[in-house]
Amino acid sequence: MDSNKRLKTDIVKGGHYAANLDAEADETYDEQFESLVHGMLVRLGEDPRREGLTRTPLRVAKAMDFLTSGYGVTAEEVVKGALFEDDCKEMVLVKDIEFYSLCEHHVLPFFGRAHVAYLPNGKIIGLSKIARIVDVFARRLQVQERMTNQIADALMEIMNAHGVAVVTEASHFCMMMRGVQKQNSSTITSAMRGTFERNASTRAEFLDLIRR
Ligand SMILES: Nc1nc2c(ncn2[C@@H]2O[C@H](COP(=O)(O)OP(=O)(O)OP(=O)(O)O)[C@@H](O)[C@H]2O)c(=O)[nH]1
Ligand SMILES: [Zn+2]
Repeated sequence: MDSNKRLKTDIVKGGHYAANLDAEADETYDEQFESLVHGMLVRLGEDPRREGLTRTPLRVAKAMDFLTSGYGVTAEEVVKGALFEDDCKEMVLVKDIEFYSLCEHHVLPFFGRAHVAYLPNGKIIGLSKIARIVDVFARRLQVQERMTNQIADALMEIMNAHGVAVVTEASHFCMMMRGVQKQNSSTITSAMRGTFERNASTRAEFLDLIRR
């Protein structure tokens, strides 16, 4: 559907898609999705015709499209051409990249920060592209471990880097709002590739930098 494509394109560009879509608020966005949300509202005992809920199926369809927009794009596509030849040999680290994802078990948010480092091998990458790669994999139904690994593998492949290190720290709503109901736990997962995997002092330098 055209509106779907436009939404995904705007999201990929980090654009303010909401303004665009609000102009179309009275139109159907995704009939099938909206009908599922309508059914869910009925199942919850709600009246989908009451004022506050009439546009809710439309809003949920749009929100879910945004939150899963990572399916519509690859890491290579968001990097585009932002790779630059450079003989820098030292570690490049972008830390505290906030992300929001959805756990695949309960479709509830998990969110936190990602720290991503690489050891260049003849080229460097536009720094914002590292954050965009994080979003490509966060905006899907995920488990934190897989998301962390996917970010590391994508960067390793795109850059042919000597090494990549990714650490993510997250809180999971499915452990907070429901289930075990633990409000203060956080989960840390890591993925070490190349030199970061082989060399303890390189790994230690990375871990020290992200702790500061
Ligand atoms: N490893 C991993 N587990 C996750 C992640 N997100 C949610 N989970 C867990 O997925 C598990 C699903 O377990 P189930 O026993 O099938 O589901 P459940 O009955 O809803 O489990 P509870 O959350 O313990 O109530 C839970 O232990 C969640 O905490 C994640 O990113 N990584
Ligand atoms: Zn969950």
